Amino acid sequence: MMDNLPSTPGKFKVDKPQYHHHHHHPRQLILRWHHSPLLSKLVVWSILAIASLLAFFLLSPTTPNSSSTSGRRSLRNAAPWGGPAWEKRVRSSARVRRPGGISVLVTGAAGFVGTHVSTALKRRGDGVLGLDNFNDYYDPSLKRARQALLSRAGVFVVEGDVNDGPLLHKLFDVVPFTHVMHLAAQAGVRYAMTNPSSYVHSNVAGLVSVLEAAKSADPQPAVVWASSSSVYGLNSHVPFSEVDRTDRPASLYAATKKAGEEIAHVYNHIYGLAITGLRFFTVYGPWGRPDMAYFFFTRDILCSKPISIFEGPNHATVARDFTYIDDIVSGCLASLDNAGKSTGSGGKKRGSAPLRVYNLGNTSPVSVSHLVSILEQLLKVKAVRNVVKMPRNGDVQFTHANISLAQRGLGYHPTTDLNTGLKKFVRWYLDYYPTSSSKKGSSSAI
Ligand SMILES: O=C(O)[C@H]1O[C@H](OP(=O)(O)OP(=O)(O)OC[C@H]2O[C@@H](n3ccc(=O)[nH]c3=O)[C@H](O)[C@@H]2O)[C@H](O)[C@@H](O)[C@H]1O
Repeated sequence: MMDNLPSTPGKFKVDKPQYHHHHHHPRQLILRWHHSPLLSKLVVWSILAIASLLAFFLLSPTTPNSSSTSGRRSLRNAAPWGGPAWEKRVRSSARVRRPGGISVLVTGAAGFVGTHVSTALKRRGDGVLGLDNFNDYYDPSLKRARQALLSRAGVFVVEGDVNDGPLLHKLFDVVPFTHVMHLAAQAGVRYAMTNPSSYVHSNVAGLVSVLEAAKSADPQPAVVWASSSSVYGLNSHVPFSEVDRTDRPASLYAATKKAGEEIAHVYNHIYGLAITGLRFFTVYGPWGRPDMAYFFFTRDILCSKPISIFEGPNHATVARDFTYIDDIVSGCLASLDNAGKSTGSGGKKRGSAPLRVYNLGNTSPVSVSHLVSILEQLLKVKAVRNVVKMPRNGDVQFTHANISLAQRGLGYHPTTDLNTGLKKFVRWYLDYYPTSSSKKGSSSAI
């Protein structure tokens, strides 16, 4: 199955922008040289040579920020953007409909967290514009279903890649966003060993692309973005606090998120961008990601497929500080509301701006084996358990968030325990995949 995944999954490159640059027509240049035919011929040939070279590089599928895979895709699947009707949809979606409201560009809007955050913002009257490349890291039909949900809520999702600089600049031209909620990323800890370059492309290059657009925008927005609990890596000081070491990542995924935190420092320092990084702790819930354990355990338990439960050395328990999506959404909205102001404009810094990192966890780790027991109860099906040694592919043995900084700075108070949250997830799952409980052996639903 992994073989079908592109090297940079679904990085749909969008058509070249449809706005026009005003270049001098070559004839204007040639006319100046009309008295010297040899010189004018030379000039014509050089211009033609330069133009064809330029055309080659601009149209080549291997231009920077795209892979050959995404380049090939772009010719087939490119979603056109631009034009008056498109701009109108963008403006309308981003329009603030409450006094004092904010206007937010949400990247990864058709993703799990992106969908929930976007609808929550829209519900309270903020302007929201989504951006998503609908890549096929996991079933894109789930992303399309989330997009339909967003559309009903009045959120327009532009189909495009965060690495598409011209598209980002166009969006900032059309809408003076007050905030960017940057959630687009290559997620998943273990998949980083299968497809390392997709992590660099989305989590490093993609983040830089978003920050470049944000720093150039006038007014500059404040940026809130998704880091990860995985940055704590081999840290053994519990619960994990923002002051703990994060220089020993255990996966390339974690390393790219940590790199993102350093990159955030640069853009804050040079350009005065207000930036908040959120270290999410294993977020779960309705409309979740099928690549996460609680999700595929549910699918596999329902069709009596054996599941692997990891254990550490000497049968040590593997545990996660599972955090329910609604609590994460509250933390995201509070982060936007407390993001502070960027001080620069048009790429110039005018003063210092806030740079923050917060843990958003639940503060009560639960073992994977207990997670499975809860699922068994809720699904009324016994799991076929295989306890296996945790493979060395990036996982850490446990996570546990200290959330006192977020409590103080954001008023963040998670309220959902794993039992309550999984109940809501299972209810959604059975509703979304209605045949899954009756159709034995069918894993094709996902
Ligand atoms: O907090 C984060 O920042 C990250 O959270 C999430 O990573 P993880 O905490 O690793 O979640 P997830 O894969 O669901 O595994 C859960 C547990 O099941 C164990 N696990 C997993 C697979 C399996 O077959 N068996 C098993 O025991 C496994 O060892 C683990 O203990 C996001 O996916 C990631 O994108 C990132 O955002």
